Amino acid sequence: MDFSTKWGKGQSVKIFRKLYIRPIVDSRSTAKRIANEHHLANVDVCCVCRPLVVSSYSSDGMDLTLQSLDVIQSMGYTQMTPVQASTIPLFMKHRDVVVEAVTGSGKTLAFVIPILERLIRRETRLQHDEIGAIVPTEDSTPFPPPLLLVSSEQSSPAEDIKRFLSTGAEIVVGTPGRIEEFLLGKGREVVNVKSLEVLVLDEADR
Ligand SMILES: Nc1ncnc2c1ncn2[C@@H]1O[C@H](COP(=O)(O)OP(=O)(O)OP(=O)(O)O)[C@@H](O)[C@H]1O
Repeated sequence: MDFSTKWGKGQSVKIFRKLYIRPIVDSRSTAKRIANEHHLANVDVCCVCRPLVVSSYSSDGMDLTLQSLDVIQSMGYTQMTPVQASTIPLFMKHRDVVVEAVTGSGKTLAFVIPILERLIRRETRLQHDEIGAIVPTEDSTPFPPPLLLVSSEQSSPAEDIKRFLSTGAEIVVGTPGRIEEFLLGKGREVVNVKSLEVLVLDEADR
């Protein structure tokens, strides 16, 4: 498999078996600009693109567990959107990705699915290369991860920390300032930043 996203000049690029994407890159591209401005080495940059072949979530190489596929199916989705097809394989390879795609293109699930997958694998103690060994039973339905919302409308930083200590949290969602305060401010004494596995900066161009 070739997950290369090095763009040619308007040529289609093979990124995933039958999936070819034709880049539409221009010099104003936000994703490219963010990566360049911050000298992000080893980061995959996915700009607006469209696949020539639409893939399903269960395509070869996606490596999603049956539990994840069940969740996606229960939402009624069968085919990945182009941005999901372009980025989920990269996230599954633990790559750092900067992505730009039009509004409503399905970016949220593009990063939520790999996070969900990570949590499910942790619950089932699966390693990346052990995917073939999974045999889900009724008992192995994923445990819903505790989610903590930190926002100035909902709570104070001290309350965030109190809730974190009482309930725990696998996923923390908040505005950048509040997240920074939670991780590096008052929360510093109780939250181990080194244990942070995934950081998503949504709407990073705003
Ligand atoms: N594979 C799919 N098939 C059909 N609909 C989908 C799929 N994935 C996501 N959607 C739906 O498409 C809509 C837009 O998705 P989403 O909000 O993630 O877009 P977005 O790219 O994050 O937009 P924005 O830039 O405005 O945040 C949502 O209603 C979502 O549920």
